[in-house]
Amino acid sequence: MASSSKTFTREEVREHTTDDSLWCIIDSTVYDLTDFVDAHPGGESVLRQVAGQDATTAFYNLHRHEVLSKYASLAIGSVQGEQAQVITPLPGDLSPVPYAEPLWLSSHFKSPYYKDSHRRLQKAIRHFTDRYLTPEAQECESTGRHISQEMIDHMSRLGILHMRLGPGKHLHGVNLLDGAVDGQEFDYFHDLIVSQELSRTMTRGFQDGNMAGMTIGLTAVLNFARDQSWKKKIADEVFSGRKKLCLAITEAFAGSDVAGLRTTAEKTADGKHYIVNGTKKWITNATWCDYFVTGVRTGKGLSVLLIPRGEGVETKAIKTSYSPAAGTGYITFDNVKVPVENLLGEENKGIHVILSNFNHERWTMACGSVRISRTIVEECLKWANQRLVFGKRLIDQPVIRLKLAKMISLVEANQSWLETVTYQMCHMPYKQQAQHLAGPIGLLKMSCTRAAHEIADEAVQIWGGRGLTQTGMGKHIEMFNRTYKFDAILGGAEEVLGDLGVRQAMRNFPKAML
Ligand code: HEM
Repeated sequence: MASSSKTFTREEVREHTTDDSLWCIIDSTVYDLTDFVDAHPGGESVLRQVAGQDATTAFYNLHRHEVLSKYASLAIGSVQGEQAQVITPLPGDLSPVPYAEPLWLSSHFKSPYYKDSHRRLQKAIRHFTDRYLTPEAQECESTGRHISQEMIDHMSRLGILHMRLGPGKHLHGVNLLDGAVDGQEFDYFHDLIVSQELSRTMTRGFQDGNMAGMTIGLTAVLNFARDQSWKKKIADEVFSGRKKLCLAITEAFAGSDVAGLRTTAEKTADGKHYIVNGTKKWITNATWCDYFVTGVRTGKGLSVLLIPRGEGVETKAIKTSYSPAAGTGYITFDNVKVPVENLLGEENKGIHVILSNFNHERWTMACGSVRISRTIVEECLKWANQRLVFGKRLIDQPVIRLKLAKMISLVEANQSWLETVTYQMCHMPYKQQAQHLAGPIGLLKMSCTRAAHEIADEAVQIWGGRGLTQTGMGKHIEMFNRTYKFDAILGGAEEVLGDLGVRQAMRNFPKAML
C-alpha cells in the first residue's frame, strides 16, 4: 500500500504519538494519521491508542482491506527491511483463497468443459467487471441510481449486451471483448462465464438493473418476431443501448401461475391494432424501459406483444428489499393502441413464447446465485481466518469449520451440477432443451437457491452484527442475506420449479415396479 518509497525504522515510528504527529504501521506500511484523526469514522480515541505502534491486527479486525486503497494518500512510506504481506488484488486477478474460484479456475484442478476461448473470455470479462462495472455497481446499489448510459454504451461496444442473450446468430460478426471469443464459437459455457463474472459485483439490485430486462425479454423478439426487418430494427436499437427493453409477464393476479394473467388485448374492428388494458407488477427495469415484451390475454389464449412506451403506458417504482437500481416497477396499460405487427409468435399461442424463454432465464439465475454464494464463502473464509475472538481466530473453533464445510459443499455441488446441465445445453438443439431440460433446470435453480438460504443463514451467524450492517466489513454478507430470496422467487418460485422437475420426470415414467 505504500505510495512513497521512503523507509522508516520502527523506532522512528514510535516517536510519533501526539496529535501534532500521529503515525502507525499497518502491514509494514507507515501511515501519518495526524490530519485524519478528526475524520476517522471509527473515532479519534482508537487511533490515539495505537499511535506509534503496529496496528495491523487491530486494523484487520475492524476494516476491509480496500479501506487502505481508498486512503492510500495517508501512507508515507514503509518499515525498513519489511515487505507488505497482505495481497492487494488487481483488476482481473483470480483469488488465491481456497474455494473462492470454481475448480476450473483453480490451479491443480482440471476440467473437461473449458477451452482456451473460455479462459480468454473469463480473463477479459473479469477485468472489465473489476475495473469498470463494480465501482459503478457499488455506487448505484447504495444510492439507487440506475445504470449510466455510458456503462450501457461501453458494454454495447464490447458485445457484452449481445452475449447476455446466450449463443445464437445475434453474435455472429459482433466484436466480443476485443476478440476474446468468436461469435460463432460462443456456447453456453461462455454464457455461464459471462453470467457468473458479472454477478461478482456483489450488488443484487444493480445486477438486475444491469439490463436483466433485456436478457430475459429480447430473446422473445429474436426468436418470435414475424418480420425480419422489424426484428432487426428492434434488436439494433436494444443492442446499441439506444432503447431499453424489459419482460412484462407477472401481475398482482398471477405470478408463477402464468395462465392466470388478466391483461387483455382486443383487436380493433379494422384488425390493425390491439387495444391493451391491464397491469403488470414486479417488472425488472420497468421504470426506465422503452419497450415492454408483454403477456396478454387474447380471446382464446395468451399472446405476447411488444408494447412501446407511449400514450396510456405508465410506470411507477415499487420499493423492494433490494436496490431501486433494479428499476422494479408497476405498469398500467390503459387503452394502449399496439400495431398487430408487434405480435410475437402466434396469436393465442403466447404461452409457448413465454415458456420457451424460461429455461435460459432460470439457468442464468442459477449461474448468478451459485457465484454470489461462492463469494460469500470466500468472505467467510477470510473473516474466520482473521477475526480474533475469545483469544483465538474464528477458524480455530470447530463449530465455525463445520459451518464452512457445509457452505463449501453446497457451492461445489451446485457448480458441478450447473456445469453438467450446461454441457447438455451445448449438445441439444433449443427444442430438445425445452423437452428434456426444463425439469432439470427447474431443480437446479431450486437447489441453488435452497443452498443460498442455508449459506446466508450460516454466514450471518459467522459474522454476527457485521453481517447485518450495510457498510463496513460484512457488507456483502448483509447484501446477500437481504437479497438471496430474489433468486428463490423471480423466474419461478422454488416450490413451483421443484414440482415442475418432478412432474417432468414422471411424464414418461416407465412401467417400473418395486
Ligand atoms: C490507515 C488507517 C485507518 C483508516 C484509513 C481507517 C478508516 C476507517 C473507515 C473508512 C471506517 C468506516 C468503516 C469501514 O468502511 O470499514 C473505519 C471504522 C473504524 N475504525 Fe478505522 N481506519 C484506520 C485505522 C484504524 C485503527 C488502527 C483502528 C483501531 C485501532 C481503527 C478503528 C476503527 C473502528 C473501531 C471503526 C468502527 C468499526 C465498525 O463500525 O465496525 N481504525 N475506519
